[in-house]
This record gives sequence, C-alpha cells and structure tokens, in this order.
Amino acid sequence: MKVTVVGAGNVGATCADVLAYREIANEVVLVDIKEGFAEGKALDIWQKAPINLYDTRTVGVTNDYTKTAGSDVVVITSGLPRKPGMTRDDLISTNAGIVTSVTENIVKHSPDAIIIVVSNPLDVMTYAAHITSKLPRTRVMGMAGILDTARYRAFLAEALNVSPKDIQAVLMGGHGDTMVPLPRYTTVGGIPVTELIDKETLDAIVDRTKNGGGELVKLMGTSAWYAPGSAAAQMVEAIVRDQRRVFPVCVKLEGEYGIDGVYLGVPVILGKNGIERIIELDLNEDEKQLLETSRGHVKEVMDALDNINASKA
Ligand SMILES: NC(=O)C1=CN([C@@H]2O[C@H](COP(=O)(O)OP(=O)(O)OC[C@H]3O[C@@H](n4cnc5c(N)ncnc54)[C@H](O)[C@@H]3O)[C@@H](O)[C@H]2O)C=CC1
Ligand SMILES: O=C([O-])CC(=O)C(=O)O
Repeated sequence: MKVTVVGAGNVGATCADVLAYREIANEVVLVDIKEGFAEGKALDIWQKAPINLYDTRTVGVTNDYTKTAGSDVVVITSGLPRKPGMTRDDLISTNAGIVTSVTENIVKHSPDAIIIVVSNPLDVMTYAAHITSKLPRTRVMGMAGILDTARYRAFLAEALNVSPKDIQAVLMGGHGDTMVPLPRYTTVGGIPVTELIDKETLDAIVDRTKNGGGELVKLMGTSAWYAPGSAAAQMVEAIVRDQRRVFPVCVKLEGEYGIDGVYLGVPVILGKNGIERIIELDLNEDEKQLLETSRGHVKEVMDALDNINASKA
C-alpha cells in the first residue's frame, strides 16, 4: 500500500510518522511546496525506523507529483493553520487555492486514490477537493469527527477518572463551533454516560469540545497536530486494512438526514472502498435542530467558496 501525505508541516509529518511506525503503509510519500522540507521530514522518519523497528519507506519530495503516482490513499494537510484570534473560516481563500491545485495534481497521478482532506475550513475544503477531483463522494472525505470525538472522550475520561479506551461516542455536523455532540449516544464501558455524570459537567465538556481546537490555538499560537495527525492516520488504516471501522467522517450528504449537497460529519463505515455506508441515526428534535444550524453554517461557507471561484472565473 502506498500513501501520499501532502503538506509536511505539523499535521502532515505527524500523520506520516504514525503511518510509518505503525506500518500502516509500505511506502509513504510526503510532499511539500517548501524546498527540501518534505525530504528532510521523510529522512528523519526513516532514520527512526531502526530505533522504533518498522519497515515503512518514507520518501519526501518538493512539489514533484510523479513520485506520488499510484497512491492508494492521499491525505491533504497542505494549507495555512489559524493563529489566535482567527476562525477556521478565515483560512478559506488561501487554503481553497492550495487544496484545489493539490487535488488536481493528485488525481492526475493517482486517479484511483481515496482522498482524505484535513486542511481547514474542513467541511468546505472537502467540498473543494470533491468538486475538483470529480471522484465519487465515497472516495473524497474529510477528517474532523475522529478528532472532535477524541477530544470529547479525553475530557470525559478525565472527569470520570476512567480509561479513555472505554469511552465510546459519536459527534456530527461541521468542524467548528456548530458541531453536534450526541451525549445520548455516549457510553462508558457500555453504560450510558448520563448515568455517570451530572448534566452541568457534561454540558461543560460538550462546550469545551466545541472549542477544543481554539483552546489549543490559544495555548500554542498555532493549531494542534498530534491528535489530528493520528486521526487522519486512523482513517488511512481503516481503508488500507479494510477494517470497516465506524467513525464520524465528513462527506457530501445526498438526502441522508434530509440534507442534500452539503458536506457534514456523519457516522460512516470506513473500508477499502472508502465510505462503505453512511449510518443514519434517528435524531430527536433537539439534535435535528443542532444539525440544521450546523448545515446552515457550512452551506454559507460553501457559498462563499462558490463566490470566490466565480470571481476568479
Ligand atoms: N481537520 C482538522 O481537524 C484539522 C485541520 N488542521 C488544518 O490542517 C492544515 C495544516 O496544519 P499544520 O500542519 O499545523 O500547518 P503547517 O503550517 O505546519 O503545515 C502546512 C504545510 O503545508 C505546506 N503547503 C502549503 N502550500 C502547499 C502546496 N501548495 N503544496 C504542498 N504543500 C503546501 C506548507 O509549506 C506547510 O509545510 C491547516 O489548514 C489546519 O487548519 C489542523 C488540525 C486539525
Ligand atoms: O483549530 C484549528 O484551527 C485546527 C483544528 O481544526 C482543530 O484542532 O480542531
């Protein structure tokens, strides 16, 4: 299995590292626009192989997509991260240009690849990659839900003083303040979370999760990478090992949840064909309302991208 990671910055290099040391791929190609940067990161990861004992070959290239040819999966992390005081949506015009040109190069050399978008604003960058690639919606998806769910699970594990391994949860909607956590579908070792935690603490955790990305931007002056890079690698693993994992993933909805033509995080089954199935939960009225708010926000940003593209045409 060959995996390309575009963008050798914080998230891309972390993702490539996890793919290598967990031997998720035989070959990982890192691509960056900065001269020598991807080459250096790939060499560093390769030099770790004798220490951490793995065989995965890591190769770095400066904008040379011929080396990415025949990739099974491509992860797009290229683009600006936000700084304190910015929203993810503020990145739209710069990152849309980057994601669009990267996607063109990817499909030219790897027409059968499955594409996982990480660049922000996530839902709308997934839209940009999908319309550029012209691939079926099952093969172009965005990573955010695994990360958001992981933050929620980590906060819950801390509050309950239990292992994060035992917390199962799902979130839906856009990657931003309008994400839709679903406490009704959260369990701790099979026990509904509402039986173990009071409403006030749970509400505070939900709130912290919604602002989880911003909390880290404020602390570090740039956005997170360990959990995001690992989350993207986990999606790659589900695909290349045909694991049929159930994850929240950003995908174009075509009637599911009564939504058409908008890219949102929903639970899916992830396997060798990409999105094998979208799971439709029976949401209650409150949850439907939250999802509708999230849909409205993502649609607004999609429209903003359409306007940017129209003004360039
Ligand atoms: N979906 C999610 O949950 C998350 C998304 N992100 C997003 O991921 C993106 C990357 O974040 P970081 O890795 O922290 O940023 P970074 O600045 O560390 O790395 C980005 C890399 O992209 C490269 N790049 C820029 N234009 C390129 C092009 N045309 N072709 C190839 N490479 C190019 C840059 O040279 C840089 O090395 C950001 O947009 C960030 O907002 C970050 C964390 C979580
Ligand atoms: O917050 C950001 O800008 C990066 C991101 O999407 C996250 O960490 O959730």
